[in-house]
Amino acid sequence: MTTLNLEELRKQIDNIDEKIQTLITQRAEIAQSVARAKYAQEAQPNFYRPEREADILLRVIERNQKNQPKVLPDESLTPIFREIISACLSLQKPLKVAYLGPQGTYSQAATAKHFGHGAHTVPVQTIEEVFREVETDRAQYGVVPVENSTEGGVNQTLDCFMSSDLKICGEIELPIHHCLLSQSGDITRLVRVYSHQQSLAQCRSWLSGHLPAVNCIAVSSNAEAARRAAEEPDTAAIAGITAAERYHLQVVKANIEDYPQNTTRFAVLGKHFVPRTGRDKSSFLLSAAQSNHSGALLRLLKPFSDNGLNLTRIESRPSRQNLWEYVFFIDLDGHIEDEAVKTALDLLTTHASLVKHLGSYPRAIA
Ligand SMILES: C=C(O[C@@H]1C=C(C(=O)O)C=C[C@H]1O)C(=O)O
Repeated sequence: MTTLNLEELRKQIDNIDEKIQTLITQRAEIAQSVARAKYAQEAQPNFYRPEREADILLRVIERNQKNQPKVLPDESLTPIFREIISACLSLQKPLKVAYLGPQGTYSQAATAKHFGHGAHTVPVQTIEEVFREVETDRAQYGVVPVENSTEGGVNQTLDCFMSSDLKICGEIELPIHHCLLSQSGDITRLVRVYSHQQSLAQCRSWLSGHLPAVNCIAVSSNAEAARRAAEEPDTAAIAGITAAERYHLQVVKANIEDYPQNTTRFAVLGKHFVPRTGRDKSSFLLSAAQSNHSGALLRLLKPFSDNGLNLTRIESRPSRQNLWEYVFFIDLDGHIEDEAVKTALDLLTTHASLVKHLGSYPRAIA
C-alpha cells in the first residue's frame, strides 16, 4: 500500500516537473523576444534590469505570504526564481560580473546569490581591481563588500567610491555563517587558525572562549585561509561552508560567529541609472561646507530629517585632501527621483561643499 502511494506521489511530482519545465521554456522564449524588443528601442540596451528583477522577486514573496502556513520559506523560493531569471537573462546577453576573489569567498556567494549561475563571474584580487574591471568595461558589473553588521564598514570600498564614477545598481545582503574547518575535523590539536581579519573579528568571543591558546593569523581571504588549512596539519581556517567543499576540509564547528544575525552587505557596481521601484535606497557622498564650524554636520543632515527621510547608515572617512577634514557616506530609504529626496538635495547645496550621488537601487531582497 505504502509502495503504491509512493509511486503515485512520484508520478504526480513528475507531472508537475514536466509542467514547470514547459513553463520555464516558454518564459525563456519570451525573454528572448524581450531582448529583440530592447534592441528595437536602443542600439546598446541594458539587458540587466535590477528594478524589474526586484519587482518580480517581491511578487514571489507577496504570493508566498498568501500561503498560510507557508509551505516553503521565502528564502527557498527566491533563489529558484533568481536562477530562472539568470538563465533567461543569459539568453539575452551573458553578463560578466567581477567580484573580490578568490573562489570560495563570501563575495562569490553574494555574487551567485544575486546574479545566479547564468552570469559569467570573474574573481579578481582586490576591491580596487573590481572597480577597475567595471570602469574599463572588462566586466559589466562588479560586487564589493560595503559593511558587515558586526564589524562595520569596509574602508577600501568606501575609499574607492571617492575617486570612481561608477554607480551602485543594487545591494545584496548575505547572512554570514562562519565555520571552523580543518583536515581532520579534530578540535583538540589545533595550534593555528587562519582567516581574513574581518572574520577573525566576527568570531572573537567564540575563539577566546573555545580556543584561547591558538595563534590567530590574518590572511588575505577566507579562501586563502582554507587553502592553507588544507596543506598544514594542526591548523584550521574560518571560512564559509563552500570553502569546506572546495578545499576538502572537515567542519570542526559550524556557526561560530559571535552574533547569529551576522550579515554582510555588498554593492553591485555598474554604469547605468536604475529606475525607481518604490522600495529603493540611495547612497551619497557628502562633505560639509565650513566643516570646522559648530553645527556643520547637523546642517548637512537636517534637510534629510526635514523631508522625513530615513538615513540607514552614516559613516565618515578622511577626505584625503585637507588635514582633519572628512567625507560622509550616507544611505537612505528612497530614490533620487522621489520628491522628498529631490527637495532635501536642493536644500543641501548651501551647506555642502560636495554632494555625490553614488546610486539609487532596489533594496536587498531575501
Ligand atoms: C526579461 C527581461 O530582461 C532581464 C531578465 C529578466 C527576467 O528574466 O525576468 C528580468 C529583467 C532583466 O534583467 C526584462 O527586462 O523584462
